[in-house]
Amino acid sequence: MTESLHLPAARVRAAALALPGSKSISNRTLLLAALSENSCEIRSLLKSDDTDRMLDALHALGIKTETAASGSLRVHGCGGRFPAQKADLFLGNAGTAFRPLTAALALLGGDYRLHGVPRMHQRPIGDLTDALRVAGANIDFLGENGFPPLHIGAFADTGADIIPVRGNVSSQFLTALLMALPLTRRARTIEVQGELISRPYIDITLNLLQQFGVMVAHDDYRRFRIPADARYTAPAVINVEGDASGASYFLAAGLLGGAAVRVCGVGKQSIQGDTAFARELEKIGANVVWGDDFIEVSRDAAQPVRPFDLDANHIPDAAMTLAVVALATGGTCAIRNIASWRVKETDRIAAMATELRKLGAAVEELPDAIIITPPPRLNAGVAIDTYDDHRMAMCFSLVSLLGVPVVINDPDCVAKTFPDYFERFAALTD
Ligand SMILES: O=C(O)C1=C[C@@H](OP(=O)(O)O)[C@@H](O)[C@H](O)C1
Ligand SMILES: C=C(OP(=O)(O)O)C(=O)O
Repeated sequence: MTESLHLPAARVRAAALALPGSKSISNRTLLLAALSENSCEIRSLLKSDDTDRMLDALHALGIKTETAASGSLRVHGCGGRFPAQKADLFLGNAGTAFRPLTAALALLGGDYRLHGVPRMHQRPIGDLTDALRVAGANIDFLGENGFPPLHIGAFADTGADIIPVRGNVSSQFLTALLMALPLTRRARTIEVQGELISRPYIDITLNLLQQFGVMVAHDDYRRFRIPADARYTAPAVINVEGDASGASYFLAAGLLGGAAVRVCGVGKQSIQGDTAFARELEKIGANVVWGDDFIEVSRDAAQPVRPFDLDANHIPDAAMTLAVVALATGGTCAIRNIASWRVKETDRIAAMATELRKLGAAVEELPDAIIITPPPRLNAGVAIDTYDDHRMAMCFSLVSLLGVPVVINDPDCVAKTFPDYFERFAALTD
């Protein structure tokens, strides 16, 4: 275990890098492939803690997989019925494993215990379990009401046609219902109550459902119609796009570091909302080139990085990168409509404010926003705490491109979604 990583002040050398697979697409694909009637070859799957938790869970549920010499993974689907009726599943801090597996297992029924790391037990899930109970799920909280760990028992279909779900805490609850309700084989309507946050993640879900043969129509993201007798049929081969959230650190390096950076594996055809991060960089001074399978960012030396005031609800993960980019703008920057930051790997608004202040920034913390004014000169050699949050570690690495060295404590936390992040970052700089 590395306790801390010292990053010297550095500049970027022009570079192209191949991104690891998208976490969001990898974990959705793994679950849908496991639930399919047939088998499927998954290429460019992310290998990280979050995907390992999903894979371990699927194996414990009786799903068989094989790794091919090419590195791709073949998943043998179970036709919508997991072989194991009883299992104890440790899901780490992977929201994209915990929420969809809770929904799928609750609607299939069995005897399952789902738990995670202590932080996962502080991340809410009550809006999802409320919705699942309307359909007939039997779920008991084993700790605090509305939070993991939980126990899932037999499913007793209530026949409810309408399943209401709140969408203002996490879009993953709606994603989980969209992936799991087809397993009950009935036509149903999911009705989103109130605001729906992080909406582009729903587009990823709908896209993958379609690739696995289930078409879900919706009325402007309010009502989603699950067809009767839906069955998942996997494509023979599915290719996972590069991770657009992981790309944000390198694209920001292209803006800040003095040379063009190209990320390969995502481009203008991407289904990931976090590619919109590149458009935000463009608004504040970046030159962006969009290819079918790459995005490249650079900045003219004479072009300053402009301050911004952004509603970042559509890019909650990549917006953390903008909080560090704010230090290069010389003006006050606001990132708004990000209340969900408070219930992720850590309270990201509080953590971000604390660490930016260590660097000398003036930071105002609001319940759902962060306002950042950079200092005239950044404090050098500051040790950044990362709160077991991969994104805290990755975005603060960018401070080393702003003319000062920085120390990243517990850099290994990047294993959640990007295990070799710091090797890749080092390869990019002089
Ligand atoms: O569905 C997904 O793959 C995700 C949805 C987002 O969560 P919220 O919907 O909780 O904002 C995002 O932050 C997370 O990293 C991945
Ligand atoms: C919020 C995140 O993860 P999770 O999928 O666990 O919600 C994230 O990766 O930034």
